[in-house]
Amino acid sequence: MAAAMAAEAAERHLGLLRDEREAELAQSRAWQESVSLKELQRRGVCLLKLQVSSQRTGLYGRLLVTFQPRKWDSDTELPSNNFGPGDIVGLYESAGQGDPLCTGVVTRVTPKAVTVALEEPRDGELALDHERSFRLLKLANDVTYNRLKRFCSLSNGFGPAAESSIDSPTVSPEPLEFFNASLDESQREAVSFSLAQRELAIIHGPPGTGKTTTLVEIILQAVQQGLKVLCCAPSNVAVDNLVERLAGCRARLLRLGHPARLLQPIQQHCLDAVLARGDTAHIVADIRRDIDHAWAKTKKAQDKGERSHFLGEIKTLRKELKEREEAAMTAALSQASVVLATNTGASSDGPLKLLPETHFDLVVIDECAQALEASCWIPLLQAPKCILAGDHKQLPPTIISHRAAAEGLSLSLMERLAEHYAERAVRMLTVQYRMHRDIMEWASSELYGGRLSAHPSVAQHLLRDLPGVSSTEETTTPLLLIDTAGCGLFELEVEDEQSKGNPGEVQLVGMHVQALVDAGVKAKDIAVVAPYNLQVDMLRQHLCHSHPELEIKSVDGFQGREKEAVILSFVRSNRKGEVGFLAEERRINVAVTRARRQVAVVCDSHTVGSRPFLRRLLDHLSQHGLVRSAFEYLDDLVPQNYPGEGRAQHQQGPKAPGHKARPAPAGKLKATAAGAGSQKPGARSSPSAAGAGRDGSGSKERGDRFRAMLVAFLESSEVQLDFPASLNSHERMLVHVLAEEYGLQHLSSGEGRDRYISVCKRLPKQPQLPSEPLPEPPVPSEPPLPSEPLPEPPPPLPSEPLPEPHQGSGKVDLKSLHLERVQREKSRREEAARKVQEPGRGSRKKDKSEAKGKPAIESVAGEDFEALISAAIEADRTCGFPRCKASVTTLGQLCHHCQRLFCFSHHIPEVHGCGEKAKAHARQRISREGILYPRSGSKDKSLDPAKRAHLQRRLDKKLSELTSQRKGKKKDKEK
Ligand SMILES: Nc1ncnc2c1ncn2[C@@H]1O[C@H](COP(=O)(O)OP(=O)(O)OP(=O)(O)O)[C@@H](O)[C@H]1O
Ligand SMILES: [Zn+2]
Ligand SMILES: [Zn+2]
Repeated sequence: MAAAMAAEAAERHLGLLRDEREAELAQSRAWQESVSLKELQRRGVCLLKLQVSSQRTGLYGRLLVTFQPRKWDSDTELPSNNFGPGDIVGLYESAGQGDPLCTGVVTRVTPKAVTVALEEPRDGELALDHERSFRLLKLANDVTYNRLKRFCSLSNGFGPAAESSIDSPTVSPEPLEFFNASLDESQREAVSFSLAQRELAIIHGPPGTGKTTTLVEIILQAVQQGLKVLCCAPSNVAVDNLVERLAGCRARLLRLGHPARLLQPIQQHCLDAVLARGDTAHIVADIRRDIDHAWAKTKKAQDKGERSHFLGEIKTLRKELKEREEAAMTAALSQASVVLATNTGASSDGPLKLLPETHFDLVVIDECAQALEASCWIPLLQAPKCILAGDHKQLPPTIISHRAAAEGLSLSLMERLAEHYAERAVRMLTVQYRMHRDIMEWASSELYGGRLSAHPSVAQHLLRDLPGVSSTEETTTPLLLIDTAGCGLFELEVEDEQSKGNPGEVQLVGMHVQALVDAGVKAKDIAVVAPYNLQVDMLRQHLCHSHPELEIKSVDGFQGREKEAVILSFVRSNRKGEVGFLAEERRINVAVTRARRQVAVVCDSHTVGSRPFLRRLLDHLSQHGLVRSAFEYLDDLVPQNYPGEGRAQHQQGPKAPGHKARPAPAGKLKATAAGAGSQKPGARSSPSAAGAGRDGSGSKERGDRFRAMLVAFLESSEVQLDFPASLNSHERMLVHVLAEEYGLQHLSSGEGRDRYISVCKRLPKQPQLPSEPLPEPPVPSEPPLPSEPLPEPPPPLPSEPLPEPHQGSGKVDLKSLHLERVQREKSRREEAARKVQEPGRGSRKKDKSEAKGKPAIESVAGEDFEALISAAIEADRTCGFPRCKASVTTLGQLCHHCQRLFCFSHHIPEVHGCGEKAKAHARQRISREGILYPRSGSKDKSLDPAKRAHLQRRLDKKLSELTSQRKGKKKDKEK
């Protein structure tokens, strides 16, 4: 019965694996077909123009070939890439197409060279001479797939630790003597329990609770009991981590496979290193040398006969080599008390085939919650007892195929068993050694049943306690929320769920990083983490130069790590309240729990708070931490983007033409939180602010009070209202939000504790406006230009196509206001028309023919002209992105490539058409982390720079045509 079920499970898994495999293959095929080799190299999966720098014979008689960039003088480095030990690669001739010459496994990567163990180079056929040029391409990992597949079809008898014996430990738990005396109670319990269990124990280790510390103790105890332990984890990094932690102890270790880290303490335990120290090492080395000589001779061989003689010799030598090596390996394996490998590396078609089936007594799998279930079966089959460790409340294994994920391929063995057996097999570690209590509390109550506690050594630690860090508002709070709600810092509109970005949040993150660094926090102690790869790319682009040591990663890429300060950018900000990736609770858990002393969350509480789970996180942040509105940062942001202009430029264009011209430097109001009396900004004695509680209950009252103050101010003749510096952060945020609601300008001035908010009425900034407003011309339904006289064309515009972004906000007058309105009407119509006609450039021609019947040039030109003029004026104050109407007067971003101003949604070069230029600047942002962002290099569909330039030229031409035309008209009129 059980066996049948397991067989069924294996069958099902096999199907899912096939799906996953196909998705993976399709992905790499798609890359190869749609993407140029250069682009593949840029993405780190291809290395072009390599030459052989050396070759020798390695383990199993395999040919180890080292490649370096062609034309290397000893200093040429490889382009940044994602190649790592264990990767399967294809070797191609540079000129060649189609199938690879052969495949192989990467054994070593240095900045200057990559070494590959070539698989079965067809004897003699592969002439790897130094003159030829090659390329290497990462292939989907066939070996792993084939191993899993074979395993699945073999393992139909497998049931994880038969149920009956789960809760009947054989060994009565004797009091243990612990190697590590400082284990906490929950760790000791986990160790004793795991050793006592007969078949299965699960150690649930929430973030920072010393899961690895506990496993190390278990392994050492097991070794002391004389057990043979196989120790696995899904990734090379996780295996290396265990090797590193065990290396200091006395147990005999043996690391199989290709370690990801090339550190000495790890290398010395590798099979190769162990063999090199062994007795047969000399003999083996001799044989290898002989093989290499024979190879050299085959190359020089004169005729076929001589050649085949040497090839035969090589064959014999290889056979001998193999026998000697296997004998040495068997010895090394059986002498080791702990063998470590990745799950798939523990496959019985690898070195472990040399051991008898009953060799191991215990299998330990770390990071089990991140392993595919099927990959766990490989080591699990090798011993009668297993201990699984991990945290299924963090992210599960990455699955590319959605169907496979949906059908349970992403459900880990750990999660399944932990839920099934619960207390009968699971022990949870409950003391965490990482986070400040306030950071931990949220995760504990949301995901760990409120069972976590913070060890006293970390419970209260703050950034300001780090050496060299001064006490500021930023360094004394463990929790900070920078809320962009109401600030209009929306996410970029891209279809793709993988790549969402939010430029406004990029800026805010940058400012918070700067604040921390200014306070003395080292950049290397800060991580910036975002759930979306596009945002990660944008953050890197923005921050890498100024803070090279800052780590910027996706949430998924930061799992298992920690930093003193972590800044999270949640990205999502939209009217629909869509949160995408953020809905995965485990992702948010991982994100938040990376932080030791502070977690700062930059997000739009409006969008993000639409999910109860996220809402509760925001509530926790505001109840226990510091809350700021992004408005508090935004006024710092503007001057930086308006070279040569200061804060005086914050005004919007005139809204009401009837307004008095002068921004009278008249009365400044001082407000107190109580709304009465006048107080210096900077005074910290306002009783109401001091008394304001943290709870939300008072916030509505306060809101109402601020609202009343603002209304009174609006009705008064005052132009400025200062709020006292004594407002707390929440109150400051309220003021910002309310001021924005009332269309008032609001900015903070002063430093640190003396920072206060001033609110001003927005005034037309041009003192030279006509003092009598012109009667507003009615909005014509069919713009009558050019028959309707314009008193004067806006002087510099027509001759000068599009004004420089940051000159001339002074060119605005009433007429342009009118034109603007007309233009808005028109562009609405045009956009509607364009939507119908898109795609196709030919549509413009059609326009013209349709326009037939109207007084030819006049109407067309007129329409165009008005639109163009207005566009030119608008361009000054609205985003430079076609069709975007967002104002850039207060929140513009200057693109350094095209020198135009854009709104937050469009200032990214890739978005508005400067992608190529920006790319040239940003080669270095391709990560070396082995994570490939499948979409980071994708084409920007929205705008093609060439097309844009073309349109620009047309616009220029039209403008000058029309200018001369109008000049003519005007003269006619004047006659
Ligand atoms: N009993 C203990 N006493 C003091 N410090 C401890 C104890 N147990 C663990 N730590 C510390 O907590 C930190 C995390 O330990 P460890 O690496 O074992 O945790 P982990 O749970 O494996 O981490 P991760 O969350 O990355 O999986 C380490 O700095 C370790 O020194
Ligand atoms: Zn640009
Ligand atoms: Zn825009």
